[in-house]
Parts: sequence; structure tokens; C-alpha cells
Amino acid sequence: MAKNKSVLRADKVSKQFGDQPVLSDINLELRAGEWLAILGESGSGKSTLLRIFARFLDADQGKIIFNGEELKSVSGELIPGHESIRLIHQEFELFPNQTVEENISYSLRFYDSEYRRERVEELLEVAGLDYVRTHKAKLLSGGEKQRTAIAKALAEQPDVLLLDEPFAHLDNHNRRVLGDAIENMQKQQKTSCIFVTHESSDALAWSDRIAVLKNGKIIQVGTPSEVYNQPVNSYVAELTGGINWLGKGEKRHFIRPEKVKPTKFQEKSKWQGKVEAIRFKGNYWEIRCTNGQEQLSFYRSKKTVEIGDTVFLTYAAKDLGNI
Ligand SMILES: Nc1ncnc2c1ncn2[C@@H]1O[C@H](COP(=O)(O)OP(=O)(O)OP(=O)(O)O)[C@@H](O)[C@H]1O
Repeated sequence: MAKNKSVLRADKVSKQFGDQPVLSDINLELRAGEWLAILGESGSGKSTLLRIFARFLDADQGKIIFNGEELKSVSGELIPGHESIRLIHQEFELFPNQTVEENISYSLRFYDSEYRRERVEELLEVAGLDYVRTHKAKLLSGGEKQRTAIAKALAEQPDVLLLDEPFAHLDNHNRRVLGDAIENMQKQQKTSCIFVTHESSDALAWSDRIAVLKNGKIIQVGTPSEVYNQPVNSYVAELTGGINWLGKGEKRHFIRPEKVKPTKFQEKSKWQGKVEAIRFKGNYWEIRCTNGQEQLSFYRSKKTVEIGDTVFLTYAAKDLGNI
């Protein structure tokens, strides 16, 4: 499959429910083999867009193009959905009384038994499910259910996998296990994947590109580093991480806290203020300072200041962002 080839594309897609516009003029493409995150707050229209891509819902306007061909309307179909596009909802759709193995194997029921056995073994391995292979689906943890549902969907070798909030309700350890498992499965099978999330850390960590959705409009599409380092507006800047604002009006800039450094020397500093809050974040400390007009936060691996201390801060001009 040629890289950068468009597999699935929304072309000027709009949708409203009653008189509420939910998606407006969406242009977005999923490229071959890529992992695309749709990042947005609750109610921004993420699941609606995913359901339109999955052919469970028709757009009011616009087209969905799959491998170069416009897909037909869903309304005439007896069974909604598309055979090459698999959507995994937040409710997983597993057979609760069947084991993990049986759930995955079910997707391969039309293949001969040897291929089926080999493929189930392969998927159990890459999804990190071997240790629960004989457990009934209803007894699995959220993360295990999510991985089983993805392995089951990938057994069918869809061209496109659509995941609705795959990381929701998972603790940090299980997020990592799931992320690694999807990455393994995706590499092995070269499936193209869209996942929706409201957590910027998941979008930044696990995607090749991020599309930011706000009030039904795509406001930025780019690699995680483009979206994080060159956000198009203050909404994207604040959605994707810690942010400091400096200056006013035309001279207003932003800088990420990790780009701000303390210095011992006042003459080398660009900003001076007092520490007003110190927060322990596990692997670093967040120190927030104020000079009466502005606040500036920075991160340190050790706690070297106390509340009320005067600090001299500096940063490189190249790290200042303009919006
Ligand atoms: N079938 C429907 N009928 C009427 N309104 C709907 C329907 N489905 C979604 N909506 C509305 O459309 C808007 C967008 O919903 P959607 O589920 O796409 O958002 P979302 O970004 O996925 O949110 P969340 O992260 O909370 O799941 C919401 O205001 C929702 O109430």
C-alpha cells in the first residue's frame, strides 16, 4: 500500500440533529497505514464523525470516499456499516460467556481450522492476551476487553479500524499496554486507524497525526509535534498542554513551561517574579510564579524553591510562539 495514499476521506461533510449543527464542512483524510487521532472536548462531534465514517449514519451534506470511491447512503442498507471498515464502540460487543480465544476465533469461522488456530495465537500474542485466553469476556478488566475487541476486529483484516475513546476509563498502566498492543497489531497488519479521544496526552502519544475538532469544525490537522509546538490558536495551545502567556495585544506570545528555565543571574533573566504555587507531579515539580501582572510556570525534576522565593527566569526567543 503506497504511503500517504488516502484510504478514507470526508469531503465537506456536515451533519445536524434537529436544528443543532453537529459537524460543519469537515474535510479530513485517513492515509494508508496511519494512526489518526480526532481530539476534541465532550460534545464536539467526535463520535458522530466516526459513525459517519463507519457508515452507521449518513451525513446531511458531503461525501465519504473509501479507496477512491464514494460510499453509498446508509439509509437504503439492511445492515448498516461497511465490510472493510470496523468501528469499535465504547461497549465492545464481545460475547460475554465466551472466552477471549473463542471471541477472536469467531471472527475467523469461515477459514480452515489450521489457519484459524495460527491466527488466534498470533493475535493473542500481539494483543498481550495470552494470560487471559481461557477467561470469559464478561470477567475481563476494561483494558483486557478493549484489547480483545480490537484483536477480534483485526482478525477480520479490515482496511480501516475506528476506535471510539479506546483509552477511556483506563489507568496509566493499562493505557500503555493498550497503546503498545494496538501499535503491534497495526504494524503487523498495516491497518489504518482513526481513534477519537478527549485526552490530548493520548492523542500526542499514540497518533501519527491529530485532527482537532471544536464545535463540529476541524480547526487544525498536523503531526503531534506540529499541533503541540505550532498550535493555530489559544484553544489548541491550551488543549494540548501546559501554557504560559506573555505580553499583550500584538506582542502576546506563548511559551510551554518546559522551555522556561531558572537562572541564578538576574542580568541573564528575561522575567522576574515570586513563587506562588508548587505542585508535585510525580516525576517533576510544577512551579508557578507571578510578577503581579503575569504568571509563568516552569518544571523542575527537584524542588529547589519555596513559596515566596524570588526567581529569575529565562527562555530562548525561538521557543516563543505567536498566535
Ligand atoms: N442521535 C442523536 N440525536 C440527537 N442529537 C445527537 C445524536 N447523537 C449525538 N447528538 C448530539 O450531537 C452532539 C455531538 O455528539 P457526539 O457524541 O458526536 O460528541 P462527542 O464529541 O463524541 O462527545 P463525547 O466525547 O461526550 O462522546 C452532542 O450535543 C449530542 O448530544
